Amino acid sequence: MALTDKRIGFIGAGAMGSALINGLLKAGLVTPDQIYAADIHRERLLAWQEKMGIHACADNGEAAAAADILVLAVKPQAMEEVLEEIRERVNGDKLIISIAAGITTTLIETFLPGVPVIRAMPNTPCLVGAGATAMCLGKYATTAHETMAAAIFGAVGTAVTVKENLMDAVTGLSGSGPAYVYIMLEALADAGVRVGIQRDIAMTLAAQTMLGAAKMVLETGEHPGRLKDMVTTPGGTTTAGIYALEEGGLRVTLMNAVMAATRRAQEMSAGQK
Ligand SMILES: NC(=O)C1=CN([C@@H]2O[C@H](COP(=O)(O)OP(=O)(O)OC[C@H]3O[C@@H](n4cnc5c(N)ncnc54)[C@H](O)[C@@H]3O)[C@@H](O)[C@H]2O)C=CC1
Ligand SMILES: O=C(O)[C@@H]1CCC=N1
Repeated sequence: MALTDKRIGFIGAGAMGSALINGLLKAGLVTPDQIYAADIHRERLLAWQEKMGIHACADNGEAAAAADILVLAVKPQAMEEVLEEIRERVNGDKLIISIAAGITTTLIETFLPGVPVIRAMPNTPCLVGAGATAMCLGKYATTAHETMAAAIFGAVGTAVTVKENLMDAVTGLSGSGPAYVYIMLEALADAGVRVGIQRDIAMTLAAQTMLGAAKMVLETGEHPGRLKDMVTTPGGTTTAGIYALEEGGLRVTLMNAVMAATRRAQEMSAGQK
């Protein structure tokens, strides 16, 4: 979907806000002059304006007033203050997209009555066009709004729509997920070094192996268990490695990580800071 006539505002241009801005520009979905960003970290914002040609807004209200689509990308703890600041500048003609973990559409609608809201959970690989985003619709969001949000997140990766009661779960899985993968990657590279491979080569091989394995699942549609069996020669090396992984409880450790992050998102949704 073309967003050529839309102005996209960002409140918060930190790790995730800037990953989205950069990803959208790289994808060519919008041009820099369509982006209106506000951030209390003024110096960094001005440096962005200089480097990329986006509009650096003087405050959040200016970004809210300028934007047709306003992405809220501040920490959950700052959200109520930001909503209070922008409430007079937002009406039902705008689309609000919040990416904050644990902030419900109902909370946003309480501050912005009657305004279309989409709650999304992207992840940092949006920066390189390989993000995974799940989103849900607030009470006043229509399928036209969903199409706009899907165009934004689809331009920087894969986007799916889920029911809001699954948003904390997707936060625990794909929102936080890149961090789990980086830890696995770092460990694999360390292991490569441990068995005598130069670090840069070990990192390249480990990262490409992860990318390739993930692509195999996405592109062949095969069950990962079957793809694992294809790697595993009877009495060979892989089965020795897998035995060690199972002894170390890798599967249950990963499941515990997703469950712990989901519980934390649930606590945040329930208002615990
Ligand atoms: N980092 C990640 O992987 C993901 C983060 N998120 C969500 O994105 C949101 C932002 O997270 P990060 O980018 O990681 O945090 P961050 O701390 O890197 O960025 C937040 C930005 O908001 C700015 N800011 C703080 N208070 C502000 C205010 N009152 N008005 C305007 N700007 C303000 C900060 O200066 C900072 O640049 C959070 O709600 C988080 O739950 C969602 C998906 C993934
Ligand atoms: O750690 C966090 O709370 C955010 C939400 C998902 C990824 N980062």
